[in-house]
Amino acid sequence: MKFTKMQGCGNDYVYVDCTKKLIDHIPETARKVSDRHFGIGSDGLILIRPSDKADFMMDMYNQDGSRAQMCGNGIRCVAKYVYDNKLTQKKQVLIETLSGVKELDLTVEDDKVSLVTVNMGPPITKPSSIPVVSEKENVVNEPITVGDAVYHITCVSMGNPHAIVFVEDTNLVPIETIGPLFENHEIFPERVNTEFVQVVDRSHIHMRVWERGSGETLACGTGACASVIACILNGYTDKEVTVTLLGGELKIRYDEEKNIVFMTGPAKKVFDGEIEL
Ligand SMILES: N[C@H](CCC[C@H](N)C(=O)O)C(=O)O
Repeated sequence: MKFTKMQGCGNDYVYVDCTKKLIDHIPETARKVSDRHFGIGSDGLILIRPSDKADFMMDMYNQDGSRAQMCGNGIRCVAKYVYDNKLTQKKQVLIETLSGVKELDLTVEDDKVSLVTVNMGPPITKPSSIPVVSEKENVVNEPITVGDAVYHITCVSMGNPHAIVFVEDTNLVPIETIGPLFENHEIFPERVNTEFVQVVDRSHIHMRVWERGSGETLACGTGACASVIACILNGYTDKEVTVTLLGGELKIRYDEEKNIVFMTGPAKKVFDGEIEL
């Protein structure tokens, strides 16, 4: 199978052009190629497929083979892939996902995409739509017992579920221990991506993430958007925020009037390859 390895802020995936032919055994293939010792090594697998609703469709699978509705770092790389490989000449590309069609604006330098702005759509805070089990109208700064401690979470969906926890210092989070406990907590019927956020000032946060189905990654685009919405809901930041992640930086802007989140960030190709499956 031919593939292209790409990354957005260090959140790396194996990309396969399925515009002409779909691969089979997809979840098993995602697990195989993602393995950092026996496979290619990645946070998951992203298939670029045809769409009758948009220019292309992004079909995204986590490292454990689970399918996700949306991937912010991934969709920027999909846009770079289709433009750089001349599958489109458009600099405004529509990409279908399991959480709707997203509109992307491409910045091109020397005929290659370097930066992408994504209209990520509206943030969702209704518990049943996230989903999270709660009697409340929305989950903002609510207590939850995880392991032997009580944390306060704010839940936001960007098409996929996120729980945001505010911390003093992201470097001190025992993420390998508590990440899986949040991910598999009973109040999240579809599991959850958990972001740990340190507010630097009203326009800058640090974020680490334990991703559903992939563990700690160096960045999470949907998580960065969800984190900024959580900051706004808790009154910690303004509406334009730089998110510093382990793997790089994302610019997030919440347009309150349109109720839309915009994410701007890099997309990079690492290498092309071929693997015997
Ligand atoms: N693990 C996520 C999908 C990948 C999201 C992330 N890599 C991003 O950039 O948004 C989920 O299961 O919802």
